[in-house]
Amino acid sequence: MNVDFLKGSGEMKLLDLVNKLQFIEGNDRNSLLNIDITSIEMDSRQVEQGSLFVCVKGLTLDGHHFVGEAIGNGASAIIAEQPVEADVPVLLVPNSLKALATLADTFYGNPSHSLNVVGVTGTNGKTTLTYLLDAIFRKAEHKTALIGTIDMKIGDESFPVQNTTPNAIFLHKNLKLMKEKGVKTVIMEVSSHALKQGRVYGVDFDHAVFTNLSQDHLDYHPNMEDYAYAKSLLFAQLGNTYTNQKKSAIINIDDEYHDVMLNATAQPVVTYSLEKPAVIQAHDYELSPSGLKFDVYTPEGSVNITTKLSGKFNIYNILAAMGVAYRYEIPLTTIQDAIKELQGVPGRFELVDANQPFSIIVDYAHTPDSLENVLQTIDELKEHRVITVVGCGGDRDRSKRPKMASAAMKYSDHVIFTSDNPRTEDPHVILADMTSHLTDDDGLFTVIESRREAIERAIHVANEGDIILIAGKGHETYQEVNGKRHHFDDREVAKEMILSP
Ligand SMILES: CC(=O)N[C@H]1[C@@H](OP(=O)(O)OP(=O)(O)OC[C@H]2O[C@@H](n3ccc(=O)[nH]c3=O)[C@H](O)[C@@H]2O)O[C@H](CO)[C@@H](O)[C@@H]1O[C@H](C)C(=O)N[C@@H](C)C(=O)N[C@H](CCC(=O)O)C(=O)O
Ligand SMILES: Nc1ncnc2c1ncn2[C@@H]1O[C@H](COP(=O)(O)OP(=O)(O)OP(=O)(O)O)[C@@H](O)[C@H]1O
Ligand SMILES: N[C@H](CCC[C@H](N)C(=O)O)C(=O)O
Ligand SMILES: [Mg+2]
Repeated sequence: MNVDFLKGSGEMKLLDLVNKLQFIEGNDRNSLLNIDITSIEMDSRQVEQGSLFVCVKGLTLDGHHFVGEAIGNGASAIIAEQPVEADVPVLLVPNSLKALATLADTFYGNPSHSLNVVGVTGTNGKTTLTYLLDAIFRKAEHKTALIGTIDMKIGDESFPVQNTTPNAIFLHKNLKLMKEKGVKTVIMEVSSHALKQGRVYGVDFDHAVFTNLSQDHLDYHPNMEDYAYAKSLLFAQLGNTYTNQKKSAIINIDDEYHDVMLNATAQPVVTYSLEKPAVIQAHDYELSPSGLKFDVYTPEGSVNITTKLSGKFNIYNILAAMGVAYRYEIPLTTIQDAIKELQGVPGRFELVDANQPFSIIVDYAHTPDSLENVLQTIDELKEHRVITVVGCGGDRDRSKRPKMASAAMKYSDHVIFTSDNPRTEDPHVILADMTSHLTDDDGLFTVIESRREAIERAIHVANEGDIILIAGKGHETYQEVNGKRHHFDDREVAKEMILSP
């Protein structure tokens, strides 16, 4: 992986850098005057001569234990939450994750203040919505950048990402790069993990979008309330800004958690809905194998939308995109054309075509709600049988496993349960969590641990006209087993199995 683009930029005096921080105690400020800082790091392994090392207490490790290594690698100063032994200045702060974000923002020159930044949060639909917004903004001739699950894009260049929402150092460094490259609008997915870990603290969002909330990540969040609260931090953050641009929260009022987001913000709200009166409201939708058609009423007039995206849930993603575009005063015809021309989103309802007599759909549904949604869509379109291949990721919310299995069983004629990314878990345990509540009365299912063999079996049993759904991994090009990522791409495997069975 080429990581040159991650390297630091410029230098700053420590005192100028830490001026915005609230210290508990530490060195006298004057003693910091002449220390040059060349980069900010939260990982001792990335520290170089002149770095400022910020100790972060993580979920598995504690950065405070790596101070020695950081100094060995050249750290000039340390930011910590508790006293550490060091022969360089140590500054104690109440919350080092927040301090890290403030420092990164300052070090990189507050890039978000002079960019349009749109943050998208919610359980499902974030990546899809960022692609829709990218298409609309490009049509309106904004140079865009995307940060999300699939990759980071700056204009047409793509960069690899480790997380859906990156840590604060990566984020502010790249916002600066985006600014230098002439980007006008940045569209980013904001995960609940990121919000809870302060990864986006200090980002000056112009607009924040809420898609929906349903069960996921209950390994990380103790309950749905905590999960919703984490999402609401994006809306609370909308007010803490430095610029006078008009801000807004774009909120799906059909979702039962919409109030949590509404109540968190002091900014104007643009509501969208398919069921209730709203600022952006859809009517009269038609689903067909080639996509969707519906009307949308907006304060600028009504418009007919045609899209290749399938499924009722994509109406919501489009309404959300229209809510943002409305705030940027993008003409309705531009929005309409951009949505019509968007070919699809990688790994989301993506068709695999190798001239086979049945359909294969690869989709990233990895929550009970998204799986149910995608299967309902297939159910509305199907004439023949539906065969679903699905697994659940390891080291993730255990309680969603039986629910995903039940959703698969409810809408499929045959389900093949298999592995997703087992990570550090035993795949057989994950499969047992998924299937132990099922009986033969629930329908036809098979358990095949190897994902390749499961896809092979689905193709083997499919008849002309059937639909195979391969769910859970979408665009992913790897399978993670015991901390190692092996190349694996559902789309490639399915094609291979058809072309050379
Ligand atoms: C569970 C989780 O969110 N973990 C994130 C967290 O890491 P962590 O708290 O586990 O870190 P740690 O390993 O305990 O280390 C603590 C500190 O010690 C430092 N350290 C560690 C080792 C060393 O030798 N030296 C050193 O300095 C580390 O750099 C870190 O600062 O902070 C890291 C930096 O921001 C993240 O990269 C990491 O994401 C991991 C890879 C992850 O898998 N996260 C997933 C769950 C996640 O965040 N997903 C969401 C999307 C979910 C969705 O799509 O719905 C996302 O935004 O990606
Ligand atoms: N608005 C929606 N409501 C419910 N399900 C959706 C919606 N949009 C997409 N989906 C389903 O969820 C899956 C994931 O969609 P997408 O990647 O856009 O969501 P995401 O929020 O980015 O997910 P992640 O949290 O993993 O980044 C899709 O493949 C589709 O099955
Ligand atoms: N961003 C999500 C993606 C899950 C995708 C699925 N393939 C899995 O591995 O569970 C997560 O890290 O929980
Ligand atoms: Mg995503």
